[in-house]
Amino acid sequence: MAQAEEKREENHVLLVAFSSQGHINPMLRLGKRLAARGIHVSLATTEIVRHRMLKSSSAGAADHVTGIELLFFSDGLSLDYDRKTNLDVYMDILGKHGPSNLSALIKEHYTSPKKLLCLVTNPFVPWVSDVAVEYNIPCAMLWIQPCALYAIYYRCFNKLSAFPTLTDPDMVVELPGLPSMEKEDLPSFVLPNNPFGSFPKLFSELFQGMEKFKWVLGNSFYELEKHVIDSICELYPIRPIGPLVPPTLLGQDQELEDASVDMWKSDETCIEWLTQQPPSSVIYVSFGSIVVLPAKQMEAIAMALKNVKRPFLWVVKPPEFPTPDGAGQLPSWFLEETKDQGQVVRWSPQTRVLSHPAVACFITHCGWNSMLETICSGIPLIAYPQWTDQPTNAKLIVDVFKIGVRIKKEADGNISSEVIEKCIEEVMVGPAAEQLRKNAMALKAEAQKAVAADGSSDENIRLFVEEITCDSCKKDGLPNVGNLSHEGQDKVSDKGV
Ligand SMILES: O=c1ccn([C@@H]2O[C@H](COP(=O)(O)OP(=O)(O)O)[C@@H](O)[C@H]2O)c(=O)[nH]1
Ligand SMILES: O=C(/C=C/c1ccccc1)O[C@@H]1O[C@H](CO)[C@@H](O)[C@H](O)[C@H]1O
Repeated sequence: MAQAEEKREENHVLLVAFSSQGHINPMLRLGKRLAARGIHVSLATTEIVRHRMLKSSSAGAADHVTGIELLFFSDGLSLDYDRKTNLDVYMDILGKHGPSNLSALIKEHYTSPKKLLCLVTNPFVPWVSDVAVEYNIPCAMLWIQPCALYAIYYRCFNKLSAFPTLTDPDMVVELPGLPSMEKEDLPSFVLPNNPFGSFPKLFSELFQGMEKFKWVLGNSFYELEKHVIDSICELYPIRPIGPLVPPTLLGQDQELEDASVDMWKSDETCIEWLTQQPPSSVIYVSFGSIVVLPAKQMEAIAMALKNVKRPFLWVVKPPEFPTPDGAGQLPSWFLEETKDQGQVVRWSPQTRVLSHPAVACFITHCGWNSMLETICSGIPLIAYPQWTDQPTNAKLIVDVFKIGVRIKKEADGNISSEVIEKCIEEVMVGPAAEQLRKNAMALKAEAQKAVAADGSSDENIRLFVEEITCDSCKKDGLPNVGNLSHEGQDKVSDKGV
């Protein structure tokens, strides 16, 4: 036991993630890249994750993911509490109980916590940096959305730029390194009508106290977001180290195992079905793990899929708790009327679906993990964003990455099936569609280059490992330098911001 503990503390990094699959998996993949450079890695998250992992698989334990040890602490709520519907209460209780429960976990598992090289946290659990201070351990943040979102929030919550207000809700926002943004392009948490008070509070504290983080790493790559990454480098730099997606999507060794957790059991039969479809023919539709679409919007999508008469694969994840009037459910006529045209599953093996040659395009809510997986698969997107970062991600897809189109809402906030049908034709037929596919393939190649040996992301990981393991850096404290793998940020390291 004493020997195991000694090993755990030697060259060890502890990752701490919020409980959602889209937050844990990029952290685990970062862990895998650190482990490949000789670092011992554990990941701590809340008990609800262990519960979901055990429910989704036949395995009797949830203690390791490809060499990364998993540790769990309580968020202060019972396992059957509906966290999604009571978001503000959840974030509040997590913020109150998380720090002491994580601190107790560290005490229990590490005899000398001070020896930990670093704690790495993500944005929804920013209080991890206070636990790091308690134990005198350096702290890094893995930013799990586009670097654009990091720059927007940094400027908004430090009041460096003007954003919409109740008196001027329609103002256009102009920020360095980004296109002009209207209110429908901005993250929902910065808008005056955002109903979730916990997030502006959390982000204000986070972005006004960034000095607690010695490093900010980003799940993105320099070549994808260079203008906005350069634009923030003199304020508080972010070092892109992604895309943190399965190795198979990055053209890496097919034998390399992915580091990820599955909170829902995926239906593998859709892969057999895809294999029977013509190349580049299938419309893949999914809105991720959290979004539940109102019945009217489900109806519009169903009608559009039926009318375009193309094969489709639609993920309809049953809501975990009861929803109002048919939200998240298929219209009653749909399965019968499209039975020879497509498949509906409750949860798909998404990364295998996106890289399948039969898939032509993806109608998506624009969660950042889904977007990165699509970029790495080289296919175009149809954006239907809902909340948080998704509207801005949609703006990036259309106006910056130029790999897709966006479903425009009607004045009453609904969508029409005709508009969806038009979007499908736009990404599948004609010269504009061909250009989108070309752009998507070019970004896929850039993503592979970034993570390959000596690529921009690989170099940033190397630098991070060098800095967390370097004794004199630990003692003297590190300057917060940006991405040193390209010229734009060299001046930052000279100044030692
Ligand atoms: O049927 C599905 C739908 C989604 N995902 C995975 O769930 C994650 C969703 O993360 P994202 O950030 O896109 O959205 P969120 O679900 O967090 O809103 C991605 O890694 C997807 O590959 C999946 O495996 N199967
Ligand atoms: O994964 C989430 C979690 C949101 C959540 C769930 C329950 C209670 C509070 C919050 O959000 C997704 O994260 C992705 C990465 O940050 C992001 O790109 C997606 O848009 C979010 O849906």
